[in-house]
Amino acid sequence: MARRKLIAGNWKMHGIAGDLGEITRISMASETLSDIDTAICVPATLIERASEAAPGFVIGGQDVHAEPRGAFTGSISAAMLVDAGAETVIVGHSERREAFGETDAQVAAKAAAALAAGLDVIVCCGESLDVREAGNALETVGKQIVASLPGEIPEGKLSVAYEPIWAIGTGKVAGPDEIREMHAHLRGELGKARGETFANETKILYGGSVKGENAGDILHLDHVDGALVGGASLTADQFIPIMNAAAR
Ligand SMILES: O=C[C@H](O)COP(=O)(O)O
Repeated sequence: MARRKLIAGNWKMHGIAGDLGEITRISMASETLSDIDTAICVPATLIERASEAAPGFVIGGQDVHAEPRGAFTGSISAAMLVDAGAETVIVGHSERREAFGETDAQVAAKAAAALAAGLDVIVCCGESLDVREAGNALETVGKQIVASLPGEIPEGKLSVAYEPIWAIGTGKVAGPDEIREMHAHLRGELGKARGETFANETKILYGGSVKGENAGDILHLDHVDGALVGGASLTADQFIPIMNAAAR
């Protein structure tokens, strides 16, 4: 089954209004690449202005609270993201799992809230170096992703991002065999948990030091349906070559 590739940028805690020109340029490039989907997940402060700067281009958030409203200082609800112009959101990034202690169940609840508000969702998973070196990566990440999925998932609204923690922002990229093996395993686990149709329609993105120079080698591996890009999504000059590699 042919799945459209998705190249999603994650600006993490980078970007102010003066950087929106990068999104305008990325958006213009995306209009010439009709066979792939593209999105940039910006800090919450930029969602509205990024949406206005790049009409028709998908802007996303980087986290969402599971509750619709309440006394949760500093948090943002799914409806707030939609109100600001977001169409997608990342949940369960390893930086949030590690720094904020987010559990699989909390990630699943966040994903459920986002889907209920009509957002697309990118659910992240990935193993630490210790887990990889102990030979437990497949089992650990397989269990993690299944436990991080919400109950109801409308067709085509959810993607998975496999991001080995040891490859994030380090310049180290998982090898082609490691990526292929993990993505195939995750698709198998999704199939066992949610059925073949769901597994076949769900995009599985790779994340971890993806750049223009290595994107072509990663993006056309079996079961790789796109990328979640951190550092190289911050400028159009670095991000557009990754988009081009996906479209080839
Ligand atoms: O969300 C993106 C990932 O954490 C990858 O980040 P990176 O491309 O800077 O390694």
